[in-house]
Amino acid sequence: MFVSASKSTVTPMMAQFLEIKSEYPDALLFYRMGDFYEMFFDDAVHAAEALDIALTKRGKHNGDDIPMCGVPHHAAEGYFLTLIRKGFRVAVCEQLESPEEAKKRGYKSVVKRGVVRLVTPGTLTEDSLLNARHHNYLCACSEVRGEFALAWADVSTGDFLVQNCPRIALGPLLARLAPKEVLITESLGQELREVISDSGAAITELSPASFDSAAGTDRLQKQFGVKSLDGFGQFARVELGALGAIVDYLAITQKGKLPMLRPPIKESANTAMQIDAATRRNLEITHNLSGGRDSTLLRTIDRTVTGGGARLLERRLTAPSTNISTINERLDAVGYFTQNSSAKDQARDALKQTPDMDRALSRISLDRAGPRDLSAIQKGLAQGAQLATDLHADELPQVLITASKDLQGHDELFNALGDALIAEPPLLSRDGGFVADGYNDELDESRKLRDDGRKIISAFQAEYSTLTGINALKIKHNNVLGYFIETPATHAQKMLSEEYSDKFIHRQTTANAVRFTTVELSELETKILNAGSRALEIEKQIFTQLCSFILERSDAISVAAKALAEIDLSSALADLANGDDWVRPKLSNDRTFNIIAGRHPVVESALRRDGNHAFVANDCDLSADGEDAKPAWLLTGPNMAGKSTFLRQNALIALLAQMGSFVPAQSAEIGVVTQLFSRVGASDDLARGRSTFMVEMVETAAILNQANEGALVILDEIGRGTATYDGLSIAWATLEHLHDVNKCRTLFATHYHELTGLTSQLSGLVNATVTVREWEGDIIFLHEVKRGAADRSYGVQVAKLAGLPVAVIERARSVLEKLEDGAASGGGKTQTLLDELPLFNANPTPAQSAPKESEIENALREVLPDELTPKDALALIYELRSKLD
Ligand SMILES: Nc1ncnc2c1ncn2[C@@H]1O[C@H](COP(=O)(O)OP(=O)(O)OP(=O)(O)O)[C@@H](O)[C@H]1O
Repeated sequence: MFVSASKSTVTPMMAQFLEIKSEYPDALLFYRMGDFYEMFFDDAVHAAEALDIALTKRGKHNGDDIPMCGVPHHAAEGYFLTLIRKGFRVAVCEQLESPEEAKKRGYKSVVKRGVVRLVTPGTLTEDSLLNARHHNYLCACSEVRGEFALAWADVSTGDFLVQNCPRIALGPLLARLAPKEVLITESLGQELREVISDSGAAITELSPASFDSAAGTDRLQKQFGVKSLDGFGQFARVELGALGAIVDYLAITQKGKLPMLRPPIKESANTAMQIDAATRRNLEITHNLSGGRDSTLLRTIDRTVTGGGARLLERRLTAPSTNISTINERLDAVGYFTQNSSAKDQARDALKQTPDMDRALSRISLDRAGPRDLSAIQKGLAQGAQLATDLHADELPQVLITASKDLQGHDELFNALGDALIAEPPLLSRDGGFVADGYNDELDESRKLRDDGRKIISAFQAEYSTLTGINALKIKHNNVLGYFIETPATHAQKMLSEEYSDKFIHRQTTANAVRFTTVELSELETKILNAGSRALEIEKQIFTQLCSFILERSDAISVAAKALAEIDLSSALADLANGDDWVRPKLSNDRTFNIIAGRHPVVESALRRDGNHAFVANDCDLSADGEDAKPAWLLTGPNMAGKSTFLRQNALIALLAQMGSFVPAQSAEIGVVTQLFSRVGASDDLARGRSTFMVEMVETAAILNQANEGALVILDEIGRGTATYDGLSIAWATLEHLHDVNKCRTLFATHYHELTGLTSQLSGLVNATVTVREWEGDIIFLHEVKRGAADRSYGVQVAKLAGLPVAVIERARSVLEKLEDGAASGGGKTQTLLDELPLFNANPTPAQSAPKESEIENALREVLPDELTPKDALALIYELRSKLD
């Protein structure tokens, strides 16, 4: 219930609050009052609940209590974070003058206030509000006559990109970026709400004017201080609209203080492997199925030691390249470090000490920096220069040559910062104390005066005493005169004589003393009094100068930060490859896919961590070119045998290879995969009101409609969400379509054993199975993938392992036997089965549940040990042994 400011009962302060609030109806207004931010009315009610703080009252409005709550301003950042996470936006309203200044304007004047910043999920820059290892993207989506573009920026690092993409590719792109906030017009918002919400982003609607391409061009030209954008590339109208909306929104939220953005980069849609949202979810690349980050591919392979390196890894892993030379250049860098372990360890040790220059730079550009940000730039550049000198090998790969070049030539900047700053500066510039001694004479003098004021006064006293020969001369201080020289009245005549009157200026005579001042004493006094604030002022000036000095060189600093990230990532991937025995993949432009002894990185590391059995490596050859090629594998095998693991490991190996990493295999030859699809017999999507089966079919449709010859498709138990025959038919038809029409490399796991017969009709299809061994009614998983079809599902045995009651297991066995008999004799009608199977018996007879004796046990039972000769015994052992084979 927000009320207008025009009511007569409104106090001047409340009138001011309501006026400002009316401009920010969608945000919680943090209204600064002294050391607190106060919230009123509905804002207070919502904030108190979200922050779990006390809700109180302050005065009345139109006869009603005004709800109020508040947070101390120094702790505000933590509260911002909680509110942002809970989906709020915050308008930060500061006092723009001091209460004294307000009073000068009139007794009743209210301190001037204004909103200095809107805190939104996509525009955060504070370290405490951001995760150093992940990007924080703000996106804008625009549309011009059916053409779409998505622009994205990370305000905390300055990255700024745009991609022109068809409507259908928006979802996958959003899934890749996982933005925190998406800007959109109201009308487009209606159409895209679902796909945006799927990415987990908050939606912010802006007016169409924000997306106007001509206005966007203007804004971009202003932002980058250029007369034409041609130098950055050729942008379509729809792209300019999206880029312009981001700049406009930043101006709105940062109140005109534009953050540093790098010139926009146009990304083409086909430079990265296309991976849609469902595939990302299913392969658990950056998030697991429950939305967390544990047990994901990213978490498992991340050995980077800097924030920049971790963000680069995330960028590469979410958008693996399709360009062989790019991939090979990256692999060369990883390869260099795998072969030069000491260079790798040295680089990683150095990188551990390197601060996050990207984020420091962004705060400097927004005037939100502290001395530590300046120091971060200094240390980052100095460390970088050292790292570049250490990487001096003659045969450095191109990526590292470029990185090392980008890290050199910053001496002027880091020396200047090094001279100016103390080694461990404080967080805030407010209290000073970060500029090094000896950097600025006036600052040194001010500090000396401030700190040594008393010493200097006593030196003056000694000097005057010697000069006048009056031992009793003292320098004292009171509030009326400030510092003054006092001699006993007995010396009045001498002090007032012509000899001294030029120097000692008479101020006061009392009953016992005469008081004087000198020009130098009053100057010193002013200096002492002002020294503290002067020292602060000089430090602030120096801070501002250093910030401008840095910003003038921001391009070079960003390039250096990227170089550090590149070295971090290459050496981290090399560390992983050396430690976990990964190999360099061979990439080609054909449709090869030949993995020898591949492993699933996440499952393998979990097995190792838990001290379980070793991971069983498996081959996979889906190579699609050539006459005998078998690009499609139909995988059957018992539950729990490792089908899903095998399917996913091959997708992950392709993904890792194309992001420029070594892979968990003995060897891997991969023809570039342009699209990756992975689906598992679906789970419910209740939030969207779709049934299990519906989700499964929507996702399968997406694959069949989109997959081309460059795709790698992984389908796990498609069709399981409906009645057996419907499911089987759909799986059947899907497999045929993939084989005949999509013609892509395919791994298809199923429990429908009927499908194994398809190999006689589909020349590119081969049967494969994950082996198990049956041992006395139990099942042993071997996890080996071999050519051939599984004979059965062993579902009942797996159910036994899961601890289903013995009675249920036995009953299931007898139903299964009848079903199988029925199927074999072409019958299997339910009614016949019902007739043949007596009703479920909760207490099966012991005979039913007792395990059958094996042939060996039977033979042993017949043996009478006392009557055996040694020769017979030996013969018996041979006989029993032969029964095992
Ligand atoms: N190659 C392997 N080496 C060692 N252990 C493995 C291997 N593959 C799978 N496993 C183990 O077996 C478990 C089950 O594997 P997975 O889920 O892939 O089986 P599945 O055949 O897909 O089962 P279901 O048909 O029931 O979905 C895994 O969690 C893992 O612990």
